[in-house]
Amino acid sequence: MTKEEIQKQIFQAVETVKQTNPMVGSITNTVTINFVANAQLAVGGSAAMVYLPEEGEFLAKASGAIYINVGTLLPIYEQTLPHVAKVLHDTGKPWVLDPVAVGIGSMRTHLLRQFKDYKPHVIRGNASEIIALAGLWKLDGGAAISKVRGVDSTDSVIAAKTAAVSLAKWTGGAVAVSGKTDLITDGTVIAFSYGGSHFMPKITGAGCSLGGVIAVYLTAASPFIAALTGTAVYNLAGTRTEKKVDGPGSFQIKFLDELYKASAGEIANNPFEIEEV
Ligand SMILES: Nc1ncnc2c1ncn2[C@@H]1O[C@H](COP(=O)(O)OP(=O)(O)O)[C@@H](O)[C@H]1O
Ligand SMILES: Cc1ncsc1CCOP(=O)(O)O
Ligand SMILES: [Mg+2]
Repeated sequence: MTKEEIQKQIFQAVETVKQTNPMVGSITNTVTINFVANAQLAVGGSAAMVYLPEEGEFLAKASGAIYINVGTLLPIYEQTLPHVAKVLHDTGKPWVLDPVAVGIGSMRTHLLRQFKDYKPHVIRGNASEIIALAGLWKLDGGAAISKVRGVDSTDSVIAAKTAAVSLAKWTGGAVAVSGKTDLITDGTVIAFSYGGSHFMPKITGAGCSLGGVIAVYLTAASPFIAALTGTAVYNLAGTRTEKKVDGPGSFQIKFLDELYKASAGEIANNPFEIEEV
């Protein structure tokens, strides 16, 4: 695919979402659940959050795509997450996995290990999470010992390149590694997406909401295009917001405004580079 073809598909994904208001269900952490829903609404999606197995199954069937984020686990998730992931896999419904804080606790490890066979269409995380998940799934580029610091990364995005490529090859989908420069791959090509703001790691939920927004675009595009489109709108909105605020509090609010205002043409033109794997 040429750069122009990719830009055309990004444009189309953004336009389709703005016109169709696709419903996307989420099972996500209690810290940032409200910000995830607001970001999904700002780009043109419709948000619905649940905790229970039966409700997750309902949303998996009724939504265009699903977002699963393991940030704050509750006992019920031991039933909900494998059940919903199986429904998604069996029905071929696209979904995004955010392996937040992989490495903390046996339940998180057990659940994330199970997801290997359910092959999420997009895996989104910071560099340390991507390296740790590849390690958990025993794929190239993974590390046996997680360097995730709570929910934060201690690795550079480029250090996660091999892990991202091997995860994408395993799932047949795409992987988005976030950081100062974001890396998105489908296992055959790698895109580097530029922009964002130094305030983004200073607010909670930038990564989680990016995952939720990628799920919105996944209703209208391939995993690679959806991951690149979500990342591009985040980088564009982040850059624009930084110019208008003087701290993380106002950044969080104004960032939603910039997500809302970004047009399909502006998102497709946000700077990115492509290289072959
Ligand atoms: N130093 C930075 N400069 C610019 N943008 C950043 C920076 N760090 C993270 N971002 C952006 O913040 C968003 C969330 O990424 P990140 O903070 O890595 O996720 P997480 O919250 O899961 O750790 C992404 O859109 C990413 O591009
Ligand atoms: C702080 C925190 N603790 C558990 S989940 C969570 C939110 C993490 O959000 P993000 O990865 O988007 O910064
Ligand atoms: Mg995160």
